[in-house]
Amino acid sequence: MTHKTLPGPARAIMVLGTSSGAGKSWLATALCRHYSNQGLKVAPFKAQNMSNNARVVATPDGAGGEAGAFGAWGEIGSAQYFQALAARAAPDVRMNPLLLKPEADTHSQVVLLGQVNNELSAMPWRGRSASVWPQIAAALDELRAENDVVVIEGAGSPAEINLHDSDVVNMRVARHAGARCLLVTDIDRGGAFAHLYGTWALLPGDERALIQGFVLNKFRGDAALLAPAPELLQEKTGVPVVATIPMQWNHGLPEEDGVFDMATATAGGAVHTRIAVVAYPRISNLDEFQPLKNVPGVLLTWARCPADVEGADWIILPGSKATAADLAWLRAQALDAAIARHAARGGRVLGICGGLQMLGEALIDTLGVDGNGPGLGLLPLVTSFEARKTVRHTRARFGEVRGAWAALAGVEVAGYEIHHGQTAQHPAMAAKGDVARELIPRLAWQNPAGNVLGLYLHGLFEDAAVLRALFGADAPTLEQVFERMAAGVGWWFAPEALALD
Ligand SMILES: NC(=O)CC[C@H](N)C(=O)O
Repeated sequence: MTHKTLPGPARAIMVLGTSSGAGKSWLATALCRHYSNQGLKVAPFKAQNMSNNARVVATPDGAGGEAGAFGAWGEIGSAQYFQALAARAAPDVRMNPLLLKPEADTHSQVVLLGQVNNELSAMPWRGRSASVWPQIAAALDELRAENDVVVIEGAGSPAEINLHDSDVVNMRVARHAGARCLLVTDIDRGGAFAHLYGTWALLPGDERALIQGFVLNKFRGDAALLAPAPELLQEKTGVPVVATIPMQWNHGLPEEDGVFDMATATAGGAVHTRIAVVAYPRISNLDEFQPLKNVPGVLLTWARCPADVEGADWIILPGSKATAADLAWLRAQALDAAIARHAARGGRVLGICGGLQMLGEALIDTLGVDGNGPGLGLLPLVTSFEARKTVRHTRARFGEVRGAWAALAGVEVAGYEIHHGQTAQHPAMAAKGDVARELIPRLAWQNPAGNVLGLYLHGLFEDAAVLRALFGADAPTLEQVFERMAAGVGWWFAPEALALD
């Protein structure tokens, strides 16, 4: 690992956006690798995420601690996890101190410094932000003390003037760190210059002064046609356009919200495996499927109705932040019958975490954690929800796997777990001999026919051994993706825009 080389607290570079989806996460990730390639010690930071795409990382005290020791692990948003990998840093909970995981339209589970916090989950929005600022600032200060550069990502737009007073994620962070800010906009949508100018104009003077460059992202066409807009914008604001980044359809990095573009869902080659991933409203950890999108011959699609699973070779039920509610949604779409037909024909079904729980007989929730309900009945299992959340890295080996998933037999996998539910054989069914084959103790099961597989481990397809076993193929690694991004930074940015003083 790199050692700190610059004196004093880290230089702070912040990526702000004129809207969600402008490309902040992508650019922050690229900058993490760009500065790391200069031999600098780099850490990512985003004060607050709202996402059900979470990763399991070390807590500062538990950093380097024993895998599986309860309390040594915590959750952060996936984007900062990938940015840490790009920065060649060990991801830890301080990189995203506040994570809001939506469970319903008006309710989120609040995760502070990696751990679920029930008091904050029950608090109204405005009071909450005031109360968490000290922890956010402390996390940022620690990262600045330990690193040469902290690459900070903002959220949404910094010009939400209705939220300015309760801001803990955009300009308050920028002011606290004295960050050099880049404001990025999605030019493909149109209105980019108005977005840049309007965002800048709505900020108070001291905050405007922190904006040092505008970035035009997702540009298609002839760059010469942009003139004289960048010059006119600079006349009005004093801020130069420091980069124009072309549209990249298949950049290889999981999308922040995990929803991939179906138009680019195959890496090429004749399609041999069609995989439909059921996209329920509270789908979680779906960025774990990105590597499948990169396997030649695999076509990955989202399924929201029975027609979407027609002709699929595999149906995947992914993780869910609200298993019972998402299962009710799935039934309302008549997907339950479509999945049952597919399974009865011998088609492959894979349930991960919340998806595994749905495949069982029943969901039991005596504590009001998730919800009750009958399962899909494809595995004779029962899930009970506990107040305590299991959050850990896990390495395990598949036992004897039969049938359609037999290629996984004996394969060792590294993954991560994030769940309240605990799953076991249905006692009365087991007494009559109806048992699921347990492939990894308490973590993975299959039906006797072998085509229905459920497991608690996320991250299966990020494991090269699993891809090789299932497809005989390797997908491009994240390392290649990060290097391509850093090379892009070298081409598209005016070098002085990223120089550190
Ligand atoms: N990651 C998941 O899919 C979680 C499933 C379920 N909501 C639980 O907490 O047990």
